[in-house]
Amino acid sequence: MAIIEVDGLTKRYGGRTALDGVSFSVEEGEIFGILGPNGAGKTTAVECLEGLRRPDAGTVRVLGLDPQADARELHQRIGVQLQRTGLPGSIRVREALELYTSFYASPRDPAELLAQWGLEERRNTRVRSLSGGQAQRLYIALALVGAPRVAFLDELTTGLDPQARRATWDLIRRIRDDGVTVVLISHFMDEAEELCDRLAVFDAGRVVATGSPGGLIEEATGGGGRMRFRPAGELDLALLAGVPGVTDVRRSGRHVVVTGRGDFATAVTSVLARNHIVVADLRIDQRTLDDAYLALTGGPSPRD
Ligand SMILES: Nc1ncnc2c1ncn2[C@@H]1O[C@H](COP(=O)(O)OP(=O)(O)OP(=O)(O)O)[C@@H](O)[C@H]1O
Repeated sequence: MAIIEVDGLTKRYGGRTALDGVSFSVEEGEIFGILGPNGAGKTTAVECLEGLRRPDAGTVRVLGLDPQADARELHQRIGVQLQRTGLPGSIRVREALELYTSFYASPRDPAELLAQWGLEERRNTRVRSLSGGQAQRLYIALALVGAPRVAFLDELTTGLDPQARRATWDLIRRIRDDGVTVVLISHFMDEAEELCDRLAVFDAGRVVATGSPGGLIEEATGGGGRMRFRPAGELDLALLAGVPGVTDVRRSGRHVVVTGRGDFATAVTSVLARNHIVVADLRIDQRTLDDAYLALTGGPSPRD
């Protein structure tokens, strides 16, 4: 069931068109990514969903509600992640959570959120003294205080080290597993590929593609990739040329390089195994969301 429906959404700032007839839908229970280069309209679109901006044209429904006409009801049912600068640095973790509970008719218990998000030991710490990862967990916890059915999370892992990023990904999956639909704005292709069930790629105020990461990779690049290995004994290249999905086979010194589409690598591996050909130095470079993004927007991914 679609929990968010956007149809023909258009938004102008003066003479500048920020969104030009954007349509997409988000299914209940998924992690939905909104991707695109700077200025593509991602924030504007999410602000229209949150009821913070009034569309010039088109319709938006979140949980069946009109974010403009039903703003009060909607705000009780969605969670919006605060930007880093949104809290005074002197407020303590527990106080911030308690303050947020006052915004909702049926809030969650702050003590339970502290425990769930590993912030119990930091309950009396001032926000300004939290580490990047702890602050991130607090911002997520604050977005969940109202027990929302949809959570909007923006640029979650910017500035976090690789370990904290991975920990944050696990937390986002936990939110989804608890039954909350997650809308995630991200600049990171690896993050979107890893986390999102589906995503929409924005470019210059339009949606240029929607689908699962795997589906978009397949659609935009043909999928597949390249595998390179060194056969231990004799290998007749004709054996691999006929494997489904393989588009090219060639030698490169002592190595063999196979290019293909879709799941060609699995097919090649099983042909090699069936013919008892042992390989060394095996390397497989699959196409990634980065490649799809490049093909869709005509530019490198934003953080390259
Ligand atoms: N308040 C505003 N007034 C005028 N123009 C705006 C305003 N907010 C955004 N814009 C313009 O609208 C376009 C879309 O901006 P938006 O912030 O939605 O893009 P974005 O994809 O979120 O970008 P970023 O990744 O940089 O956050 C941009 O050209 C931007 O300059």
